Amino acid sequence: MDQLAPTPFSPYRIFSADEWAEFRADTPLTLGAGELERIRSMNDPVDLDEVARIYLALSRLLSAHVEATQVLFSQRQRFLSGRSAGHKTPFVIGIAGSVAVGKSTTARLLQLLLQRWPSSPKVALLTTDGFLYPNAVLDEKGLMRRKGFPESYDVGAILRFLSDVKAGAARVSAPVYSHFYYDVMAGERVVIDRPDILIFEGLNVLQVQKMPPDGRAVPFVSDFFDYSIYIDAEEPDLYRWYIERFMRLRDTAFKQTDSFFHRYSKISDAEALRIAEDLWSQINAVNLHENILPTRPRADLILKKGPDHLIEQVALRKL
Ligand SMILES: Nc1ncnc2c1ncn2[C@@H]1O[C@H](COP(=O)(O)OP(=O)(O)O)[C@@H](O)[C@H]1O
Ligand SMILES: CC(C)(COP(=O)(O)O)[C@@H](O)C(=O)NCCC(=O)O
Repeated sequence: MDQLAPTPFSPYRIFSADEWAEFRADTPLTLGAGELERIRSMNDPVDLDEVARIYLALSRLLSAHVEATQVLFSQRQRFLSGRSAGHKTPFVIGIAGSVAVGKSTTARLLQLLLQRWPSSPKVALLTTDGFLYPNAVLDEKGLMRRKGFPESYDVGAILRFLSDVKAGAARVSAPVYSHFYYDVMAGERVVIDRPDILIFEGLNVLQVQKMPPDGRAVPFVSDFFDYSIYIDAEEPDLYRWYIERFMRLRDTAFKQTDSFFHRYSKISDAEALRIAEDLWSQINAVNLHENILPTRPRADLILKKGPDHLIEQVALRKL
């Protein structure tokens, strides 16, 4: 797809990055270069200018949604129990987009910015890859080359997790995935303990489940979201970012002997390139077309990146 194009019936209002930057208003830039450096993924050039241009306005918008939801919650509590009681439920933000689009950096950046707002000091972040089936299960089901496709996730476990979090439960735990080991970490769990905001990031978060043959309604992961963001980029850019990252990982993570991809640090550049191209074109690009891009119109906000990874356009849902 080219630039996000406004059409007469589009549910989105589209802003250039400069137009969008004006919504920052008086939101101060309190993030330091060191902090940004720590959360930036390899190959993602996000800098403080980009934070000021795009992310401060976004954190202001999200914080307004959080505050409005909190007011609504306490009003509703008064109706339900005659007094203000019960646990405030976390505001859940879903972040979707292709492999290698930079979801992790955006999610970590929003976490840092949102926790500076007085209404949301506690912001938790979780990625959906923990809910992938372990390699042993994927292998048994013949799904090792379908990692990231809907059938490779335990969607029931995602729904149970989000339902507990949204019900205001304390200490809800989730499994953990390691890109380094390319597998779910047996016995490792991360605990989410009643945050003000939960950022839930993964390529599958806006996907809908197939209706069972008996016509029963099935819940979607996004039923638990208060706000959703899709990070978008042109496919040739995604491809290039994926390949560049893979080639750089050969000089870093893959060099360690216990990395799942260690063998790829020892082969020739040409052979490594062939493998990265295969992973992209046979798995990630197919998943992008079949299962990720079709969910873009479900997002409340779309961040469209240009070839340099910087955001060029913002589409905000108006209806
Ligand atoms: N094989 C790998 N080894 C180590 N880290 C990786 C590997 N593949 C991806 N990563 C890191 O994992 C994170 C998630 O990557 P990915 O799932 O492609 O999503 P995104 O690029 O949208 O954040 C990124 O920070 C990336 O740098
Ligand atoms: C684990 C992933 C499905 C990504 O999930 P994400 O964190 O982007 O939601 C992906 O990184 C992956 O492993 N894809 C399979 C092909 C490959 O090795 O790139």
